[in-house]
Amino acid sequence: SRPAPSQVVPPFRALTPPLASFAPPFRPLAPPLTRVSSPLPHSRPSHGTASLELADASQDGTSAEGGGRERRRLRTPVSTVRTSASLSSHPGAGPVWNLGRLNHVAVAVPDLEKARAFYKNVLGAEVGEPVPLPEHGVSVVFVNLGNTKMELLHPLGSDSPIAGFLKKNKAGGMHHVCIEVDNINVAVMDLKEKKIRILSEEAKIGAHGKPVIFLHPSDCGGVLVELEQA
Ligand SMILES: C[C@@H](C(=O)O)C(=O)SCCNC(=O)CCNC(=O)[C@H](O)C(C)(C)COP(=O)(O)OP(=O)(O)OC[C@H]1O[C@@H](n2cnc3c(N)ncnc32)[C@H](O)[C@@H]1OP(=O)(O)O
Repeated sequence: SRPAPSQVVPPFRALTPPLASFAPPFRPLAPPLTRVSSPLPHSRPSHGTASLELADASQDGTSAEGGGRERRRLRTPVSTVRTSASLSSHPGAGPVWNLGRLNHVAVAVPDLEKARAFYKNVLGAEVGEPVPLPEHGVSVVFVNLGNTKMELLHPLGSDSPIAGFLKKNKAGGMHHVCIEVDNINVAVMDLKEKKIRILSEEAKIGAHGKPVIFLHPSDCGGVLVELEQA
């Protein structure tokens, strides 16, 4: 007796590999949903701005790592899924940068030791030692939360940028959020073009030894935003 047709059909096997096999070899800092700038054209030399800005980024010694990552990323297969037709419909196409993880939430505190003791003894958190950062006009204590950190901030020196904040908020309060970016130089150029005020002439080395910039709270929905090179 012949088997029923359903029995002779071999088990279904997809002809095309799962989409994930086309994924680029690097691990992006965040899902592509957070893309904040138009994609680069597939053929970079024809796009003067992109080439120039990437060259700038790679020349900046403070973020050599970030510049390298950007160049690697541009060579990934991701760009092959964008047709030149779709790209040419983006007249403002420019270099790409991506937001990454929340690095920390910073809280300005009037008494650093008291705040440190609260997180350590009352909440049972893992807290670091106070670290003076004269370049930033603050002393900081990091509280490790596993998936992110809190940064306790206390003014240091006579012209601390958080002095005004603590004057208005005597008990202290949430001061800023710090989000990682994969290329801070490209982010700076892009945000300047978008008329977002950056609160320093150039990136400074932040609490983790990496370049950081701050964005004016009035341009960010009332939240002071720090971007840190991942
Ligand atoms: C070590 C490093 C790291 O983590 O790596 C750090 O954290 S350093 C952390 C400390 N460094 C920084 O914060 C650097 C960037 N910050 C700054 O440049 C400054 O703090 C400003 C954000 C420009 C604020 O300066 P200042 O208080 O003197 O100005 P201001 O009183 O005129 O404020 C201008 C407007 O911004 C608002 N404003 C001020 N500070 C704010 C804050 N933290 N969050 C949200 N809004 C804020 C004010 O209410 C005001 O709004 P209205 O106009 O509506 O009244």
